[in-house]
Amino acid sequence: MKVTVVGAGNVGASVAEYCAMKELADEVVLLDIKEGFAEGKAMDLNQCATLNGFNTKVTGTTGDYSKTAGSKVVVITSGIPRKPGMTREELIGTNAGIVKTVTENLIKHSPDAILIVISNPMDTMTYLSAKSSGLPKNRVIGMGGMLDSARFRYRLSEALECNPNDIQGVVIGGHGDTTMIPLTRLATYNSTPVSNYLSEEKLEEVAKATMVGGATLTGLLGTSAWYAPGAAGAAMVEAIVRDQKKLMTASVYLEGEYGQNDICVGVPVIVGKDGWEEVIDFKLNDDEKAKFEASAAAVRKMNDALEL
Ligand SMILES: NC(=O)c1ccc[n+]([C@@H]2O[C@H](COP(=O)([O-])OP(=O)(O)OC[C@H]3O[C@@H](n4cnc5c(N)ncnc54)[C@H](O)[C@@H]3O)[C@@H](O)[C@H]2O)c1
Ligand SMILES: O=C(O)C[C@H](O)C(=O)O
Repeated sequence: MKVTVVGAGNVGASVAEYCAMKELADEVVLLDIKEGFAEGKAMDLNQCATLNGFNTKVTGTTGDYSKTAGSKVVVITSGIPRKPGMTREELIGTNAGIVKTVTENLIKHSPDAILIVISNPMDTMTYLSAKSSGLPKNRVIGMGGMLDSARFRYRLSEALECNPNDIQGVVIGGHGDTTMIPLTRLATYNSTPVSNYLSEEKLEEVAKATMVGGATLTGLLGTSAWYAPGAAGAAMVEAIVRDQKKLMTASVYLEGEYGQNDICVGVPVIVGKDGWEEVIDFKLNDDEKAKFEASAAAVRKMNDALEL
């Protein structure tokens, strides 16, 4: 079984590394347009096989899509990342053309694949991929909410001074500095509401830090993050190839769910071998519903800039 990752940069190489380490496929194909870059990353990763004890083979290619043929899952990370001070939305001018071309090339060689879109602005790039691939809606999934939820859980664990794995918490809405919605009301510490332990002010602070999590890292790194994005991408690959039926937040094409139509935006979904299989209704309260509507409106405005 084959998994392809397009874009062998920071995020793509990280997805490939986690996929190999977890042996999620027999072969992981890395494709990039920069001459020799994917081949070099593949060689470096293959030389980890004996050190980390995995049997997945990594193949690198400069733009040869025939090597990606028959992939079960493809992960799209190609495109530019933001620099400090930029928003993700500012990347649309460059990344829309890249994501559209890449999607079309991938589908020619892997018509049965499930697409995971990571390139930013992710919700709009997922919508573009869904439209330009013509694939059934369940086979196009945007990765953002899993990363944002992981950051939310980590920030909560810092505030509670506890193990992050004891925290459950979900972020829905758009994957943008102002559009994501950390669902503080529903977050728990081993099944007990986090509001039992943290003040309103502290919870507000955690939510705000979560929302600008990507911008904070970009400020520190000079480019955007890759370890947690790579791990989140690989977790979605794993849910598909191992048919885990996991509840994950992902940007998917909505037809009435959460009151939205003709848009890809982050909602809780079950992910398994067929892609995203079902949207789960979290029964938002009025305040959360209003935030979700505002978030979807902002994503929709960005989608309007696309030439479909
Ligand atoms: N959705 C998320 O949660 C999330 C998280 C992190 C990064 N991102 C986004 O992922 C994208 C990649 O980030 P990065 O840090 O890996 O950037 P990067 O610059 O390290 O890597 C991007 C790679 O894409 C390649 N590329 C460009 N055009 C291509 C094409 N047409 N075909 C194949 N490859 C092509 C580049 O050569 C480069 O190697 C950015 O848009 C970034 O904003 C999203
Ligand atoms: O912040 C970014 O631009 C990259 C990514 O979307 C992230 O959240 O890390």
